[in-house]
Amino acid sequence: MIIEAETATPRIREAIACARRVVVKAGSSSLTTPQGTIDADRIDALVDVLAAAKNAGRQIVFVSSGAIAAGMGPLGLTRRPTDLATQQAAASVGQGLLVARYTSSFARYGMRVGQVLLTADDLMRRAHHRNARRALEQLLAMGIVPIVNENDTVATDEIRFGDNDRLAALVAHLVRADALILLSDVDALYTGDPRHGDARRITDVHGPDDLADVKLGGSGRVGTGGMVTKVEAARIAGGASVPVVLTNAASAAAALAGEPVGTYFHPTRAQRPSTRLLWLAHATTGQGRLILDPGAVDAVVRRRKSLLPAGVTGVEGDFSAGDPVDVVDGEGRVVARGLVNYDAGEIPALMGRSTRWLARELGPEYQREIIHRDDLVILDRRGDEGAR
Ligand SMILES: Nc1ncnc2c1ncn2[C@@H]1O[C@H](COP(=O)(O)OP(=O)(O)O)[C@@H](O)[C@H]1O
Ligand SMILES: N[C@@H](CCC(=O)OP(=O)(O)O)C(=O)O
Repeated sequence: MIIEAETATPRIREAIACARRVVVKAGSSSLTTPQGTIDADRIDALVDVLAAAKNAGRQIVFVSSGAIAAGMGPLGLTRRPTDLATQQAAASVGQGLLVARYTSSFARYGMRVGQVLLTADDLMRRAHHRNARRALEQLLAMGIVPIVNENDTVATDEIRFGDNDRLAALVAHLVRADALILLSDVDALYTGDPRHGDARRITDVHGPDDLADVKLGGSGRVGTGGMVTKVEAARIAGGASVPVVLTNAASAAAALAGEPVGTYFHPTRAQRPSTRLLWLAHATTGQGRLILDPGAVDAVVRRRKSLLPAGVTGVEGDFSAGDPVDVVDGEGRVVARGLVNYDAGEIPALMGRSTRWLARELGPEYQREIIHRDDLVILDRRGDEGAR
């Protein structure tokens, strides 16, 4: 980690300056007023920057939060709703207003926008994310600026991103972006929440260990997730070899030019991981848990074997075949996540049995593994996808 020093010589960030395809994400606080209306001036200022980047030959995917915040004023709400139904209603009203505003703001430059609303499910299921990628690629090929948000009006509490930071990181991976710019109301990551006392700007982050002593606080009045979800997003993107800059909207042009503003999260991996495993690790939540004996943990985690019924000692949750489930050790630590081949109700009868015994007693269809190795992602202590 590098903390701002007055003597340091600032250098242009080549990877950002040369990035051709860039995902830019702006938080609610950068786009709306505290009264719960759209901040037209700030939107125009940001669109000025994005349009200039596009005119310079770059492709921009814009992930815009603010639907819920922009719906507050029109619905007479004085604070961000906390219940799902009112959030859905506010998002429904606010999203339409936001996109109308982007449409007219980009029209000043003769540019068109296309609304793309994604659910976590769209990013979780393989066929769906291929579909989302195709739509985004086609919009970019046609010179249209995709305006992406979570589809809050149909999102449920169980399966929802809630913040757009992780969504933006997954979209960056989805479209194979060269860079991700996260714009917030704070100009950088600091050693602690700058609203509370003395904190210093962090200019560079090289990996999760750099952040061990950083205090990540909660969000502002209209945002969600605070710094925690931004750092998480940077970790996901970095693990997918996408460099990230975190700064405020006023510094968007400088950030896109590669100037040393905000905080630069260096990619932690040179190559992109398989899309399937990245999604399994970061875009899914386990719908249940399988508890393993120590031999099975070793086979799955160290020897990268499929999970067989013989090593399973317990099952929790109500899931169906094909769902993502967490794989935990005897102490309850999540060591992997995978797509399970059986319904939860079938597993107790299989636990502890050899596949040969199961095939003989129950039929050949019971010879299959509980989770095939190709459908398993190993998670390390920090919840990172392990190297495979
Ligand atoms: N270590 C930190 N460094 C910078 N900002 C922090 C830190 N911890 C907490 N914050 C707070 O996080 C807020 C940004 O999060 P959030 O309100 O969710 O933004 P957005 O709406 O842009 O997504 C900032 O206003 C800042 O006060
Ligand atoms: N999808 C939601 C995003 C929620 C939110 O507040 O996100 P953010 O401001 O990025 O922390 C919306 O448009 O209101």
